[in-house]
Amino acid sequence: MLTRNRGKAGKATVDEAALREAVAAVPDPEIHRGIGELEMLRSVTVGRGGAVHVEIALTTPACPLRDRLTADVTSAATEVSGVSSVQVSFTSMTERERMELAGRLRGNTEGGGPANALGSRTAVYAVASGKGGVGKSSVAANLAVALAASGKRVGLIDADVWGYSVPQLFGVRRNPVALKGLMLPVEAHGVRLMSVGFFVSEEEPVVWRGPMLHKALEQFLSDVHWGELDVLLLDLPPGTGDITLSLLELLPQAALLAVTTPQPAARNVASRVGRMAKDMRMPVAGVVENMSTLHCASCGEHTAMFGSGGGQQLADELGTELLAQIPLDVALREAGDIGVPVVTGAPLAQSAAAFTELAQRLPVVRRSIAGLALPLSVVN
Ligand SMILES: Nc1ncnc2c1ncn2[C@@H]1O[C@H](COP(=O)(O)OP(=O)(O)OP(=O)(O)O)[C@@H](O)[C@H]1O
Repeated sequence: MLTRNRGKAGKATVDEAALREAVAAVPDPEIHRGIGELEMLRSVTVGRGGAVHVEIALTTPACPLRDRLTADVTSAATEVSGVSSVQVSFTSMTERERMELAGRLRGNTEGGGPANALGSRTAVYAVASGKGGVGKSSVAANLAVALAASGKRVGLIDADVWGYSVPQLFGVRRNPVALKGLMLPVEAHGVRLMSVGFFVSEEEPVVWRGPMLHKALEQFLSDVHWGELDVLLLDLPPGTGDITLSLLELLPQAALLAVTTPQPAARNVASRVGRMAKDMRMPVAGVVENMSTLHCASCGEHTAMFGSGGGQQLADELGTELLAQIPLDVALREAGDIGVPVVTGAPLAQSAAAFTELAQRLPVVRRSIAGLALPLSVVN
């Protein structure tokens, strides 16, 4: 309920400095800093009877997050005593302002280089599988959502350049906002996302060749304003191809999270990924076994559709833990099809519970990057 200050004449009075402060602190949903600090707040005026008008300059006129900003600003302003109503209007930043903002945001990443931009406290996990179709992207997406739901600031790079699926899994159908060469990740279900899929139409095959892809992925690290992240997940392409290797070179602090099905054949292929990690001196965070068993809700029986034991065997081989066994679950498949991760769309589903547990068990594995050459240049 609102409490209101009453002046001598019995009229509500609004502390304008407090109001401005409250509105200025509202974070831009994509940049995660206060709109005051970002110089997006044009004006805050108080009219008769505590009617407030706020004008905000957006980074781009077609800003997809107007509604969220309107709701957040309205809620922050209404908390201030004496405010009776809030009207929010928008204008756009000038080219010069956009340029200055991009410059300030770049200046805020320590050193500007890709690996440095992530900050030393960011835990980086490369989600990898030996072969396609084992559910690596579903695991990466739902683990990201579960980590975000536990209060962590999470980014997800869809580096599966030919088989990108993050836009579909998160139901995102828009391009990221670009600010003079600096892209803002798209936020969905609490996770900051970047995917090659945001830049190509679904019908278009991705025909980029190695060096271009390497460049694109390098840009996902250096030219994306990730802000502060606790965790960054990388959905790698299946196998151990050049892209995987060069990406891991870009992120020397990444730990491997290997995904396999219980099938012996899948485990054999997945162990190649383990060998790659060893060759690259990558730490291993653990193994996730996906499509473990199918549970029949009416008879209670568990069927091992793809056999059993593959996850544990792989974990033993890599000298690591089997962190989770995600069941075969129709709810997970359906969630992927409608673009709402199962962890948010059907939190009571068995697979959702398994992902939440995985997020809790995920160990922080760090490799010291001291003494390792970062193969990247500083971006001006
Ligand atoms: N545990 C599960 N239960 C039911 N369906 C699943 C499960 N895991 C994944 N799937 C489904 O299997 C298909 C493949 O999953 P996904 O795209 O995540 O695999 P992937 O390993 O990333 O494949 P690729 O490497 O080819 O991109 C999807 O349709 C997904 O919905």
